[in-house]
Amino acid sequence: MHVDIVSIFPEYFRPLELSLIGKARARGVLDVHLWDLRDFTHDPHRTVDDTPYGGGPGMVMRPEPWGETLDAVRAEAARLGVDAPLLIVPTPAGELLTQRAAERYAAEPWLAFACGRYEGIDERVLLDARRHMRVEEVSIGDYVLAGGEAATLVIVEAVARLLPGVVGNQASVLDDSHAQGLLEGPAYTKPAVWRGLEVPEVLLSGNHAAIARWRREQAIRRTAVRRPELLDALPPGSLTPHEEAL
Ligand SMILES: CN1CCC[C@H](Cn2ccc3ccc(-c4n[nH]c(N)c4C#N)cc32)C1
Repeated sequence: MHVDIVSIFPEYFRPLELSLIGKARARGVLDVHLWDLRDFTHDPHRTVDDTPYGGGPGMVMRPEPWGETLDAVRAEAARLGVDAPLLIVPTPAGELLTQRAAERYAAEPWLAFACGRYEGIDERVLLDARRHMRVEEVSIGDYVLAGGEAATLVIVEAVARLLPGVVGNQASVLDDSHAQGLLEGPAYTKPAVWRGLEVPEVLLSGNHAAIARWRREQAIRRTAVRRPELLDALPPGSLTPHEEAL
């Protein structure tokens, strides 16, 4: 997978050189290209923002640098044989990111991210981009960040870990929270007793069927308490009558 990230803070993405994503890049599973929006300005101050039409607080990102940068991104994709990269635009006004969306993005050969700052990007940038690319406005949660970079890091990580060979144990990806529509339950490791706290006995029993049953029940109970709406969203018949009663 090829990922293009446009930002005025390319150094924000140094974390993508670390850990599992850094290893995936080193192995060629993932290719990340950072684009500095200021490289596509033409004034001495490399200006990327201006005052909002209609007044109001803050500044809005100018359309011209964005248009030129996204043209360059698209040209690079075309040169490498990708006719329509998916442009993901993090915004608090976007559709909420879900594991299903991350799985859909993981199937794309090419993703581009537009990281806004200030009060956001001139709307015409997205309108123009939709003429040439698929564009999705995505939010990572109902809180306000200072820009799109942190959200892009979150989305890239959620997607990259789904790529084959990125996470050592692919089975753990399948059992993730949300992968099965449930929150994951508690996890334990040695020692069996720590500060007087014991590991649940079933986990030490070696009875794999009982362990699997216990883990699923823990996941259902935790989901029912913390995110009951996820249980309501499960496909009919997902829970046995016993599990429904938990
Ligand atoms: C006061 N203003 C309100 C509009 C947004 C301004 C900051 N900003 C500029 C670009 C930008 C991109 C994403 C996000 C963001 N915030 N929360 C999320 N879940 C996001 C996501 N994805 C925030 C952003 C601050």
